[in-house]
Parts: sequence; C-alpha cells; structure tokens
Amino acid sequence: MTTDPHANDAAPYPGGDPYADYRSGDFPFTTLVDLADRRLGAGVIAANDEFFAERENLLVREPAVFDPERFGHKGKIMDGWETRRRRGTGPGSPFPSADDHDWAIVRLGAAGVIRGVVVDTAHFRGNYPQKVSLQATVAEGAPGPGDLLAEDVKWEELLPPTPVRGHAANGFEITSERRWTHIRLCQHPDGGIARLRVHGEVVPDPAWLELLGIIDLASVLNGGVCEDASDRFYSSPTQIILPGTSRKMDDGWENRRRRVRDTNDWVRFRLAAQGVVRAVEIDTAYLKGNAAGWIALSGRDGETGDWFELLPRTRLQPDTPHRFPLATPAVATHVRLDAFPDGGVARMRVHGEPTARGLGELRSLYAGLTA
Ligand SMILES: NC(=O)NC(NC(N)=O)C(=O)[O-]
Repeated sequence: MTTDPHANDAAPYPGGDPYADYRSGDFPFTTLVDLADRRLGAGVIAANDEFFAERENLLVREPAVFDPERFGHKGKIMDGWETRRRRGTGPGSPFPSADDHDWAIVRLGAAGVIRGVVVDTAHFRGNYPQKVSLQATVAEGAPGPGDLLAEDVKWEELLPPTPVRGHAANGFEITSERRWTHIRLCQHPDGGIARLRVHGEVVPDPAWLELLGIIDLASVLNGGVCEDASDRFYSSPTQIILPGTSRKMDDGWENRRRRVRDTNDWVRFRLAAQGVVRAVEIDTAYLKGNAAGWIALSGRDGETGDWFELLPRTRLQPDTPHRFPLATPAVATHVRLDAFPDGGVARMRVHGEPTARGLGELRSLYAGLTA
C-alpha cells in the first residue's frame, strides 16, 4: 500500500471535455434503487460546513458539471458539496488533527438495507477529501437536524475512514443487514464531493401499509422492484414505478426501436408483497411519437408460478393516463408488462391490498432487519 497522500489525485484540469480523464467505475450494486433519490423524498438535511458549495448538490440526478470560467464571491463554483480548508491549532501545527472531518446528514427517501454507495468526486481534482466514512442510524418519524445531532442518537459505522480518488466514482460495498432511515457522510479532513448514491433495498413498514389498505403494490416506496427488462437503452425501467408523475420523456422508460419482428419489449416487477390486484394505471406522459402501441399485463403468484392474464393486449394513447379496472381481482407477487412492439411507458400503478400471507412476510422481514 502506498503512503503517498497524493497517490489518488487526478491531474489538474487539462482543458477540453472535463470528463475525458474521469475515472468511472462499474459497481454491481448500482442496479439497485438509490435510497437517497430526491424523487423518493431524500434530502441532505444538515452539514457542518458548505462554504464553497452547497450540500444539496450531493443528490442532484444529473452528472456534475464543471465550467472552468465560473467563479463566485467565495471561489470556484463547484457542483457538489465542498467545505473550506481546515486548519490546525497554530503556526507550529498548521495541519488539521487526525480525526478532524466535515459531515453531512442525509434522510433516505425510503428506509432500507444499504448494499453499496458511490461517492463521486467528479471535478474535485486537488480538493477531494483524503478519506470518506459513512455512518447510519434509525430515527422514525420526521426528525430534524437537532434530533439527529443529539448525544443519544446511535450512529453505526458502515464504512470506516477509507481513501478515495479525486475526479472519480468511488464505489463501496456495504454489508450491514439492517433497515436504516438516515446516513451521515464524512469527509476527512475536508474537501468536496460531487454526488452521493446510496443503493439498496426498500424495506417498508408493514404497519403503515396495513393501515392504508389499498396501496400501489408496485411502487418503489412500498418495496416494489423492477427485476428485469428487455431493454434499458434510453432510460431505466425502474422509473416506471417511481412516485409522482413523469415530467419529461427520460423520466419514464423508453426503449430503443425494435427491428426484430414477432418479438416485443417487456418489464418484470416484483410487488411489495403478495397482494390482491384490483386496478392498474398506465401513464404514457411525454411519450408522444414513441409510446407503447399496445400493452398486456400478466401476473404470477410466487417465484416460479405460471403467468396468467391480468389485462389482454390493449391499445394505448400517447402522452395519456389510462385506468384499467381488473375484470376479476387476482392474487399476485409479480407483474409483467409487455409493450407491443416496443415503446415507452412513463408510470404504472398496481392498486390492491397485501394478502394476509404477504403482510406476514413483510412483518418478519421488517422484524429481522430492525431488531
Ligand atoms: N480551485 C478551487 O476549487 N479551490 C478551492 N475551492 C473552491 N471552490 O474555490 C479549494 O481550496 O479547494
């Protein structure tokens, strides 16, 4: 292991495309949903310092931008969370102490098990942190920064202080088998981080779902998962089950033009729990010249059961919300959406109530991860 503290530095900005020398990474856990996605309700609720750049930038969806000409009153305008340079105690010890660090607290949009994080230091070349660490806690309800900073809040270390590379995607696998609601990201001793992604599995509170009765069984917020899809060319099929309406074309699922005849595009979802499906909504918002021509919906009860029809092949309108009451309510754990021959779907809602068995499974999952 090198002891050179500059071993992870990026080269100074060479001009031209700022991403030309970016060190990207391929991390297996990035297929899982980002629990810190703003669209799920996540937020960076506090930071001890954000002198150079605001903490909120950490959760922006788009890649960080860098404009070499842009300076403000405080310095270089950076698209990330950037703290000032820490100083030691006096002229004889000008460096910060070994445990000096800056922190930001993130409320997860959906509580869940964290499988991996990406700490993206894009464009932070000479001012990225030497190390980062990550802690997590469980705080139900809507605690504010003061509540989370209280002495009695227990933070568990998910990632001890670990070196990161500048101008790079730094991925870290997380192995803690617990359901977390908040995380704290630390930079040691100071520096800037462009983006933070917290990939994992949503674990809903079964008591809340039971209280609601009819829920969207497919919603990411309730624990629905996009398991697989025929095509991810333009945008992620997981977006079909995000909360809220789609606001532009790439906010939904758009596949490429299918040229192989007698085949079709499809997406398979695992529902939050085994449930009685009563009604489905399909929205093709912002998909005008490329909405799915027809769709069909199938259900399956169990990991290996046979697929059965929920909705026969049905014509869709572009840029339109559609409501489909099911002729007969059906018990399912999975739903498959087939698009003919190809084309996009912005959102799908699968309305129904979890069965007693589904709720029982959710309760034991929740109990095992909160004990
Ligand atoms: N060129 C810089 O980015 N310098 C400083 N940062 C900002 N944002 O000005 C620093 O000290 O890290």
